[in-house]
Parts: sequence; C-alpha cells; structure tokens
Amino acid sequence: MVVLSAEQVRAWDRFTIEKQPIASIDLMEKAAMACVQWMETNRIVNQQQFYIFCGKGNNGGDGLAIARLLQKFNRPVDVFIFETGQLGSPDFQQNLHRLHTLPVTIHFIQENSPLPDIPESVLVIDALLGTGLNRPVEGRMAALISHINQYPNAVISIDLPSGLFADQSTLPHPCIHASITLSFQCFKPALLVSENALFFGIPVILDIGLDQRFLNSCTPLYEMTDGPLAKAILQPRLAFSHKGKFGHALLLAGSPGKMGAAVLAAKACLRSGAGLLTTLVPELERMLFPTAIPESMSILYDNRKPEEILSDTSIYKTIGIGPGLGQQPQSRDWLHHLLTHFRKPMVLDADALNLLASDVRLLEGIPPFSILTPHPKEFDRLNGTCSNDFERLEAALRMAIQHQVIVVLKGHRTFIAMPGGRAWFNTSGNASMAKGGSGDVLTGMLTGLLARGYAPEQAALLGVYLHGLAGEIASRKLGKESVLASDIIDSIGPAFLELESSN
Ligand SMILES: NC(=O)C1=CN([C@@H]2O[C@H](COP(=O)(O)OP(=O)(O)OC[C@H]3O[C@@H](n4cnc5c(N)ncnc54)[C@H](OP(=O)(O)O)[C@@H]3O)[C@@H](O)[C@H]2O)[C@H](O)CC1
Ligand SMILES: [K+]
Repeated sequence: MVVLSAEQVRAWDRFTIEKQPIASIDLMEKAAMACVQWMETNRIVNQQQFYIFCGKGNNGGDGLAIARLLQKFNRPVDVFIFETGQLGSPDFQQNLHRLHTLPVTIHFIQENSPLPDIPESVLVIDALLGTGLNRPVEGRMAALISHINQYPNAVISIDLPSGLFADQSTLPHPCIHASITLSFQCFKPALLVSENALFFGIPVILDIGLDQRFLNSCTPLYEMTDGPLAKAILQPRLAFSHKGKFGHALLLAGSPGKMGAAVLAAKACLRSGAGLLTTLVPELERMLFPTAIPESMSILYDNRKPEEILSDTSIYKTIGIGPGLGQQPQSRDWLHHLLTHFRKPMVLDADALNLLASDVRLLEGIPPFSILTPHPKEFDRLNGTCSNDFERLEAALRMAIQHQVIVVLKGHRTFIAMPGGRAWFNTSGNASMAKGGSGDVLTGMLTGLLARGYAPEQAALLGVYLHGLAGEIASRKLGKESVLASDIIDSIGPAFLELESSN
C-alpha cells in the first residue's frame, strides 16, 4: 500500500481522468458514492439530520454530490456553502446546479452572516477543504472551523479534515476535529502521524477506482506494511535442520534491578526463531536467568574489561543490545567493545541508543544495516530535537541513509526507514501495546529474526509487523487494558501461524 503526497494524489487524479478515461465530474460522483455507501454500510445514514459544510473547490463539490445522494434516505439535509465571492470549481458549480432541483436547504455563509447553530441531532459532514489546502486557514474559515469544533456533534470529514495539510505539519493552525475521515484511494502522511490524531479521528480509505497503472511510474512518498507483504518475507523452517542452522544470537541487556527487560528480550528472541541464545548477565544476577529462561545460555560479567570476558564474538550471527542496560560506564564499555569487534548487523535499542546519543562518534561505528529502534524521545536525543512528527520522519530517513542503518521509529504507526531511502509505516498493532516491556519484546524479536537468517530490511519489516500482530492477538483474548509484554511474547507463535495461514 502506498502513502502519497497531495501533489501525487492530484497527479493520480489527472492520470485517471486522461487514461481511463473518465470525466472529472464522474470521478467526483464515484467519490461521493463511495462516501454515501460507506455511511449506509455503517448505518450512519439513518441519522436524523445532516449539515454539510462545503467549500467552493472540488472538496466542496464532493459535499454537494453527497447531499444529493443522501436524498434517497429521506433525511433532512442542510448545505452550508462557505461564500468566497468566487464562482467555484467547474465540478462544484455543476453539482450545485444539480442540487437546486432537490429539496435540500442551501445556506450561504457570508463574510458577516452569523455562523449556524448546530442542533445536537445533526451529523456534520465537513467538505470545506481537501487536498487543495495551500495555506493555513485563517479569518472567517478559521472562525467557522473553530465554531464547528465547539459542538459535540460527530463530524465526518471528506478526504481530509479541513485545515489539515496532507504532507506537512499543520500545527499550530486550526483544523476540523473529525470523528471519522473518509479519505480517497490511499493514505496521506498526515493521516498516519500522532500529532494529527485529534484532527483525523478514525481514518478510512475509500477506493474510488483511480487507475492502478499510475503506480507503475510513481515513486510513493512512503509505503505501508500489510499481511501479504509480511507473509511474502516469511521463510519456511526446513525439516532437516539443526539448531545451529537458525543462528546463535548474543544479547546484552539488563542491569541490576532492570533484568526483566533482558528476560523479555531473551524470550522474544527465541520465540522468533533463533536457534541459540547467549545472554550477557551481570554477575550479581547470576541466579536469575537459569530460572527465568532456561533456554538461554549466560555469560556472567563483572567489572573486568569486556575483552577479558568475551574476546571472540565470531560465533554469533547477531547481537541485540540495550533493553534495561542502564547507562553506567560498564555498559558504555561493553557497547564500545561490541561495536568495535562485531561487524555484522545488530539491533540497538533503549539504553544502547542513549549511550550512542551521549557519544555520537559511536554512531559511525555501527555495523551497516544494523537496526535501531528508538521511540521519538530516544530518536530526538540521538538526532537532535524535531519540532513535529513530519520533521522526525524526514530526520529518521536521513539518518538511515547517512549511516546506512535501519531506523525503526516506534509509535502507534511505527515508521521503518531504510538505508536505500524507502520507508514504511506499520499497520499492525494497537493501543494495548503501549505498556512497559513492549519495546524490549520488539528488540528480542528483531534479534531473533536476524539470527534466524533474515536479511536486515526483511527482519525489520517482518518483525515490526509480527510484533503488532502479536499485540492484536493478545488483546483479542485479554482486552486492550490488560495485555502485558509477556502476553505479546506468548502471542508471537500464534502471530506466525496466523500469518502463515493468511491468504
Ligand atoms: N482523486 C481524488 O482524491 C479526488 C478528489 N476529489 C476531491 O477534490 C479535492 C481537492 O479539490 P481542490 O479543488 O483541488 O481543492 P479543495 O477543494 O481542497 O480547496 C479548494 C480551494 O480552496 C482554496 N484554499 C486553499 N487553502 C485555503 C485556506 N487555507 N483557506 C481558504 N481557502 C483555501 C484554494 O483556492 P484559492 O484560490 O483560495 O487558492 C483551493 O483551490 C479533494 O480533497 C477531494 O475531496 C475529487 O472530488 C474526486 C477525486
Ligand atoms: K474536508
């Protein structure tokens, strides 16, 4: 699935109109029909009354066509046209003309006319502005948007909540707070970043039949993971194999008082298919691991120099570093030792990233195609503060390209930036995973997949998708409030099975 900019969507529009061919007014009709069909399927059309706020561009044209199509449900529809003094786009005008023949009440919001009161039985449809937004809303339009936002009524925004820029930050400008956004054909970046969550509500993508041939020659801004993509990456576990075939991972995680993170990462690593695992464990915690996770071997370390304890790392396929590690000098020494002696892709998370942030020269020493898994705060410590989500996405992609690493920027829609310049938003997972330890599990999973033999980019896409799917499976059983990181681990197997059996 692709994520396109406003300009790319407009180009797709033009391509479709020319190649299919289809008249733009008919494309608008398809868009409006898709919206009304979605509303009918979701039993929204038996709503008592509709107020449809329309701009004078094609977004407004959509609104007028929707007003006309809603007639068949015999519900009162009021249309409020935001008067700009201009005629409006040709398709807007044509739909206004078609509407005049129907019993729809049309109001014009003039410069000085009072803004309409919105009765509580009304469902608001926002068709003021879409992808044609070319400046922050201000003046009367801003006043209307703030006016609508003051009411508790549900709002369905057409294509984009009015005032939202499709591919740049809208903050701090006004924007409609939609309950649902019905967007056409594909996601735009604005519908995937957490800073806009209040604006887009629940994003729904409606297929309006844009010509798929356009994608053959379009380099999407970003892409999205999905089941088929993840399934295509899955490797069979061949029958005649022995544990050595599935790689030996090394894990440097945990510190006195924070060994739980190490246990979670270790279990997740083995649950993700690694053949063998050795965990570097502080001497003080020697009794923990054999009981907590007997399947992992341990190397106990004390205050001696790392090279005295572990000089040869060549037997390991990969190394996961960070969960619960702490930032004391001993952890720094171990990180420095492993970065110096181990040149295959590794996984760096949590305190490993914080240690890198305190000495960015270490960034140069990261083996190419290693996977970094920062949450936004850890990323900003490493990269420098970003003022909004869009800046952070671009910075993550720059870091991936500059340091030839994979940056997994964790969040509701985790963003996976690749060294070659492509990037994916993840689509699996849910709020049940917003809990301590969830990131430790992801680190373990990625370490396990690298040990298992997946190429780093495949490991990142598959691991992030599976991690989210495991969270969904756990929340199906336990509900969204009660999922623990260990429940995600227990759901890794079922996630593999669900993915394998999906079509
Ligand atoms: N393939 C598709 O996705 C389809 C999308 N459709 C719909 O078309 C809109 C895009 O329509 P467009 O006419 O390009 O633009 P808008 O309707 O979003 O905006 C109309 C005009 O509003 C003016 N504008 C821009 N910014 C502001 C602002 N901050 N305040 C006030 N007015 C603003 C601008 O005109 P100016 O002359 O003022 O610059 C815009 O041109 C898309 O979102 C879909 O809803 C098609 O219907 C079907 C296919
Ligand atoms: K809109």
